[in-house]
Amino acid sequence: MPVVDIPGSKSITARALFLAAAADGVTTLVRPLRSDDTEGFAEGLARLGYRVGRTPDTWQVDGRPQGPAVAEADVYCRDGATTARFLPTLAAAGHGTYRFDASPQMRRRPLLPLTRALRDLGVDLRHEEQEGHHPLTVAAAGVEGGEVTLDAGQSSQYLTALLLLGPLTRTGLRITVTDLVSVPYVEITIAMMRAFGVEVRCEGDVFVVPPGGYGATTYAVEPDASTASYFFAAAAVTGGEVTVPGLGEGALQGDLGFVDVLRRMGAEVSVGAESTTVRGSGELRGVTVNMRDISDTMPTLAAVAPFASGPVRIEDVANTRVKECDRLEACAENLRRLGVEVATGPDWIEIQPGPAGGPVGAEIKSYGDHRIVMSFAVTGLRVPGISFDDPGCVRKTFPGFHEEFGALRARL
Ligand SMILES: O=C(O)C1=C[C@@H](OP(=O)(O)O)[C@@H](O)[C@H](O)C1
Ligand SMILES: C=C(OP(=O)(O)O)C(=O)O
Repeated sequence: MPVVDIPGSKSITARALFLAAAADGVTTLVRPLRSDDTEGFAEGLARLGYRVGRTPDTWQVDGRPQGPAVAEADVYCRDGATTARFLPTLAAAGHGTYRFDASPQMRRRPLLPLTRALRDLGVDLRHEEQEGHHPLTVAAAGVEGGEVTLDAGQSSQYLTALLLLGPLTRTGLRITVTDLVSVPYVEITIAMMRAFGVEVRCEGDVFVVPPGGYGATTYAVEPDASTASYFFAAAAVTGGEVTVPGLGEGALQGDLGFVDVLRRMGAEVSVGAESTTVRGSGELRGVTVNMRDISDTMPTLAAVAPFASGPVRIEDVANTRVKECDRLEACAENLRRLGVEVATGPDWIEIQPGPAGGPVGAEIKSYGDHRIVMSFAVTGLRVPGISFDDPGCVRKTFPGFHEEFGALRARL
């Protein structure tokens, strides 16, 4: 029975780094994710003058409630949207001039609703080239706080950034949200703020964050539930069994809910106190599923859909078009390369069962998107001849993916 150790959660590591940097005292992160996104986040903090000490299994951050230690900095956020959206928000609470740039892929991704909200709170934030995109400069002079309205219908990360900022303002924040996707990520933020001593109050669409700052702590990072989806899916399509320790009933991450989709399709799933196990039953049924809450696992489901006995329709995932690539079209194009019939709409994708004789091997176009590669690696468990134009882009969240997945394949 393969037991797979999944690396730490990207989302939890990014939040823990922000909270640790903002807290009063020294925070220790236990088993943080070591990948391009989180190393980019840590490097960004170092550029802003925070001390980040790293050993393979623990990272230590000296918190600075007063903000960055340097008056000027140039920060490169790589491909990471958490870095590119959370760090300018952290910097806004300090005093100095901070410039943030990002990779071409991340430069294309939006952040205008967050920019607008920060400006409404009095932050002097300028985009250098295109309004609502990197590069940008924050001329920071602390944030007073107050009321602000936010549209987080494109990304919950805008709301997370403002929630994290709240305790660093002088009077706290009252955030009214007009639309919101990826709600479980906001729940992760609120739970982690609590671990650093701050209680957010939710009154319907209004989030109330008190001032007063964060306290340092020791924080253990859960395994990444989105990454685990490839390993659970592997069990479902091969009829094998995979257990992931560290992700059980109390897990913070909504993406663990992907196993419920596999269960609906026919896999046997057991979520225990400390671990989750998926066993393929030899049967996969078609399904219609709303993935608004767990859209990072949309490509995982799309990539296993051709093995289902009926159509798989995934709905309410418009914002997957503004991720590392347009994921709806990237999934559709790659499925068509395998001979699978697919249709897409503004916020949905529908995939027909594989062609008679099964999908055919082809080169997968990665679009520099780690999730496209990891998802179609699952398809490759049953379809010979699948290759990738850019296998290395998995470094964003899981540099060792191909080795680990290869090892699992041999054991299934
Ligand atoms: O807050 C976070 O850590 C994340 C939120 C989600 O983004 P959206 O809110 O943009 O859907 C998710 O897709 C991303 O991988 C990580
Ligand atoms: C969308 C993703 O990443 P981010 O938005 O954090 O760059 C992802 O990891 O699938």
